[in-house]
Amino acid sequence: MHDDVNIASCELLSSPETVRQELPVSAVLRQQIQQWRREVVDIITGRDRRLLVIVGPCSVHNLAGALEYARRLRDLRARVADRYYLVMRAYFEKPRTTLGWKGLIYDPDLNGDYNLEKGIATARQLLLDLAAMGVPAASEVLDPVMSVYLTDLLSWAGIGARTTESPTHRQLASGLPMAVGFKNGTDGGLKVALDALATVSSAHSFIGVMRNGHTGVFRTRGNPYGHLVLRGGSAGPNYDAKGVAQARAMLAAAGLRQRLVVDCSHGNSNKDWQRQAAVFADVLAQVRRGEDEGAIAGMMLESYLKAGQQQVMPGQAVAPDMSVTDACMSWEDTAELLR
Ligand SMILES: O=C[C@H](O)[C@H](O)COP(=O)(O)O
Ligand SMILES: C=C(OP(=O)(O)O)C(=O)O
Repeated sequence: MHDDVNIASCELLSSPETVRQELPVSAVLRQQIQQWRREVVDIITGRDRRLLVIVGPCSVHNLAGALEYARRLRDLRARVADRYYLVMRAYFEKPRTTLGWKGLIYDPDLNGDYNLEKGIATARQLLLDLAAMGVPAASEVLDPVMSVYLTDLLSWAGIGARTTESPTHRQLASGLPMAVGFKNGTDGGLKVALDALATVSSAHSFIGVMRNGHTGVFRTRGNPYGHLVLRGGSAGPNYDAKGVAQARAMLAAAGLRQRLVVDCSHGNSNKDWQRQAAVFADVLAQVRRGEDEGAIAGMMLESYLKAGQQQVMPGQAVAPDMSVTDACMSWEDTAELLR
């Protein structure tokens, strides 16, 4: 059997530099994003005691829908700025448990064509639009190559439950210029995330793709702003006071940052969007009672224009305003919760 027996085809993709030149970030927006990153870091380190709220759709699948959501979020952001620091989830790569739509970058037309060239440009344009609107963006960094195309536009980055244990992602995060949240494992285990946090602050040397598309040896300085994201898991939720206290104790014993973010969705809501508000309220109550002893830096919500989730069926139209991956809470419920 020849080496490429399982490769059906391979085509050239524009380099990150080419895409960045075609969709450039202005000096003004670059400074704005750097400022947002500093503000997020201030919350993660506890200098700013407002709560970071990473809120938005499970995945972006429709540009008009995402922009409409961003417009509403921008207005809400200003209204709640004394208590909350809102950052929009702009997730373009979905780490599926098995199979399923992999996100806008992979399949922007949701039809199985996998037009990645279009997907990358669409995602980058949306991130530029969000920045221009005054909305900081958060995303999961999934494919290390993809990160070179987009991470200059992110204010917070997440490493997901399925990749927190991956050495590739840990070393990648060690070179990222923003605070990076590591989710606990899908089984609810914290150990993988604690190991990740012990790793990400160190310098690493590894192979990656440079902006010009060539491979290169990257030597990082280490990222001092790694933090834990509690997302529950198959063993049950971990957002409650007991879960937070256990996480804090483990972080303290390992000499790691105790400030953490609680994801109100995923394993913490058993993927039931209707439970997210109650999870958020519980976490907020912990903060207000001071039970967390200052450990809770923020929350994550999966929220979109309309509540629920729709299936992507070949040949069938997809609504622009409802999630195509995890079920989300509606805009109205989100706004009410945060107000
Ligand atoms: O947030 C997104 C999903 O929970 C994640 O991609 C896994 O989804 P799946 O179990 O439906 O594949
Ligand atoms: C995939 C996600 O979460 P998790 O890694 O916790 O499953 C997500 O936040 O989109």
